[in-house]
Amino acid sequence: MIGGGSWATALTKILSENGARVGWWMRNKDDVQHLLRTRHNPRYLSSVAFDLSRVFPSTELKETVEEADWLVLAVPAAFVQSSLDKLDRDSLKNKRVISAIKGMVPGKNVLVTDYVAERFRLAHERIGVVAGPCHAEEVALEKQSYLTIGSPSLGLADDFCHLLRNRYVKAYPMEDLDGIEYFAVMKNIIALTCGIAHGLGYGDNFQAVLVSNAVQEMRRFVHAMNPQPRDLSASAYLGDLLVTAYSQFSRNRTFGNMIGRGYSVKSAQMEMNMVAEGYYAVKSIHELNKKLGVHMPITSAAYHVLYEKISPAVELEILKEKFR
Ligand SMILES: NC(=O)C1=CN([C@@H]2O[C@H](COP(=O)(O)OP(=O)(O)OC[C@H]3O[C@@H](n4cnc5c(N)ncnc54)[C@H](OP(=O)(O)O)[C@@H]3O)[C@@H](O)[C@H]2O)C=CC1
Ligand SMILES: O=C(CO)COP(=O)(O)O
Repeated sequence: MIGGGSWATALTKILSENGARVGWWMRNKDDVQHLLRTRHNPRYLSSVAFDLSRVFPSTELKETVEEADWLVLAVPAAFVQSSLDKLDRDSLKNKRVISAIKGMVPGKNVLVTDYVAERFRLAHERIGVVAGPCHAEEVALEKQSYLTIGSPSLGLADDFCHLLRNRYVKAYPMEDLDGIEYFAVMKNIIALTCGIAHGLGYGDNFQAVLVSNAVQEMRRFVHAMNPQPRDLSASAYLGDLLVTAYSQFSRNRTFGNMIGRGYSVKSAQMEMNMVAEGYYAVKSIHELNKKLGVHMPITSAAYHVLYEKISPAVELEILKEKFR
């Protein structure tokens, strides 16, 4: 497991309690020491107690990776390059890689799975993604959750589903990789915009229309990037959009809400202590769309607010005229 935040903590809980031995890399020495001393990750899902006969926290990336059959990436997308930069190009040979990241590599504007495939010369058949509506906080509370593993290799997806399934987690394989990943990137932008609207005082009536229009925007973009038939009402797509747009636990919605209430980007980021992927995703998708020219009013509005300092109230006034 690569990453020490909420999602890495939740996935380590699921996998280790199912009997897997999990080498767990995180960047912070103090957090590793705390885990080894107390069995708890001090700053994320700190109520979860780990069985240290199956969970092996470490700051040594190479050793952790060397010993693993599977590599699960769970750092925010902005840190995926720096987190993996000590690894040689061949170090993931013979491993299977799962990205639990819902973001794109900033600057490069590529999907995390494409970045990993290129950087480590891995076939996409050795790579999968974790998708579906699932907040780490609810995993800690053992609330019933559903995950989808997307991969061009249904065998790989199915094998990882087996590692995840337990009393409160159901997991299903799916063949779509790019579509799931693009959709997960975009739903963060939509949830962030829902937060902005809420922060400005818009109500549930407006949010329902925003989300409905968002589905159309996402369908247009995902189809332009990767045209193939897919049922966007599946929980890996629509479910993830809904949970992120409506949940009290959503980082993206919380961040947007602060922006709507008048916080600057910097102050909202400082107050959150967690990462809202949507902030970075807006820039990546906006830049990618310069070539595609897909009609994306919600993403454009979010870009104007977050990167061009246009007032959220003004942008939402313009946006609301575009909805039906
Ligand atoms: N949380 C959730 O419920 C879910 C999250 N995801 C996805 O999982 C991924 C990880 O997010 P999540 O676990 O929520 O993250 P969190 O917001 O919980 O934690 C942030 C993480 O980022 C690390 N970090 C912050 N700054 C840096 C830096 N400069 N360099 C390296 N690492 C840094 C933090 O490390 P440190 O503590 O040392 O600062 C911490 O591990 C995201 O792509 C997210 O979309 C997907 C599904 C559910
Ligand atoms: O992807 C998620 C839930 O499925 C997490 O979303 P947030 O990062 O907005 O909390």
